[in-house]
Amino acid sequence: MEYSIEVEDLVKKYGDFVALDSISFKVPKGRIFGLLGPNGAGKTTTIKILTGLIPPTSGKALVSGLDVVRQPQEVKSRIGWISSDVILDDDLNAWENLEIQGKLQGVRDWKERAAELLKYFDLFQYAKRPVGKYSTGMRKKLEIASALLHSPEVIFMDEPTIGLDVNTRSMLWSLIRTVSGEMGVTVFLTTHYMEEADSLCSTVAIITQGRIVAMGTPEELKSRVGGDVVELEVEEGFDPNVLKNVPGMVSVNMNDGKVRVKVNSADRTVVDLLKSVNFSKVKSLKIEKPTLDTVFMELTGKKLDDSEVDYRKFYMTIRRARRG
Ligand SMILES: Nc1ncnc2c1ncn2[C@@H]1O[C@H](COP(=O)(O)OP(=O)(O)OP(=O)(O)O)[C@@H](O)[C@H]1O
Repeated sequence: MEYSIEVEDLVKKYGDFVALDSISFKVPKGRIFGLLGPNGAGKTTTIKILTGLIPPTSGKALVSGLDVVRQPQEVKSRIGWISSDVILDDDLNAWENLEIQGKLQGVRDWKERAAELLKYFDLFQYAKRPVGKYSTGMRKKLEIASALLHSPEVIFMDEPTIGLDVNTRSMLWSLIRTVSGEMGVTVFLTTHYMEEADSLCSTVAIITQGRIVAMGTPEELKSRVGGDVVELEVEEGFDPNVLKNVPGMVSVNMNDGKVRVKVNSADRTVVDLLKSVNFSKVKSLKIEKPTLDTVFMELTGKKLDDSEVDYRKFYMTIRRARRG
């Protein structure tokens, strides 16, 4: 398999503080890889090393087959980077912003490429409008177009949907899928959002305190925490013991008129389960599948929720969007 990113035993220390503690992973070409973790986990540090902005303390990192320490300029020419630090000039229009980007990146045919991307992202008709007058969704599209101008092999996105409303977020998700699926660009993104990692990424690495504690497809990660739960709301007099011999059963607990049955796979077990109970005593049935939230909880003992969103970054994004 061909890999766009190969990281081996990467360590980053800031003084005595270990921000990255020997992380390793590989990202196959054309896939979407997500680094999921709370504030301070080491996500931005990883992106900064992979984009050649800061050196690692030790370990190896190749991007597009190039060593990020020995060939940082070549790496920069092969990658695009979208983060809250990358700023579009609000006083300029889309075309002028792309011209600057094209010249900075030394893209000779920038005009053709810019026109192609503006059309692709439905911005062509707004190309002469100052970017300060764009909606948040339009800005996001232009940021992606700008990062793709020099046809990079890999695009890095540091928390790309932070602070976005639900519609803009889902628009951006479908753009990210397009960038990977139709354009064949490898996407490396960091996120706080479980649903984002779950819905977009072919591989997710869960990072906390500088360590990768789990990695796999979202499905693999979810299946690690053990099966589904079938919850039955039952009438008085229901005997939970009748469930104990159902194939695929892991455990049965009854509390407050609710029986929680943990099974390997609800899809396979639910019919057998229903056959073994007295229907007249069952009021309702609910199936719960594990989520990446469950995985994070099991691995770290903590909940990764929105309260951990970095509001510094969030407000920076909002200020930028409002400027002009
Ligand atoms: N230049 C620096 N000097 C000292 N410590 C740093 C520096 N940059 C980052 N750190 C620390 O390293 C750890 C990892 O930071 P990093 O920014 O990589 O985390 P993150 O997962 O991206 O979190 P966030 O979502 O808050 O950006 C944090 O504890 C942070 O305080």
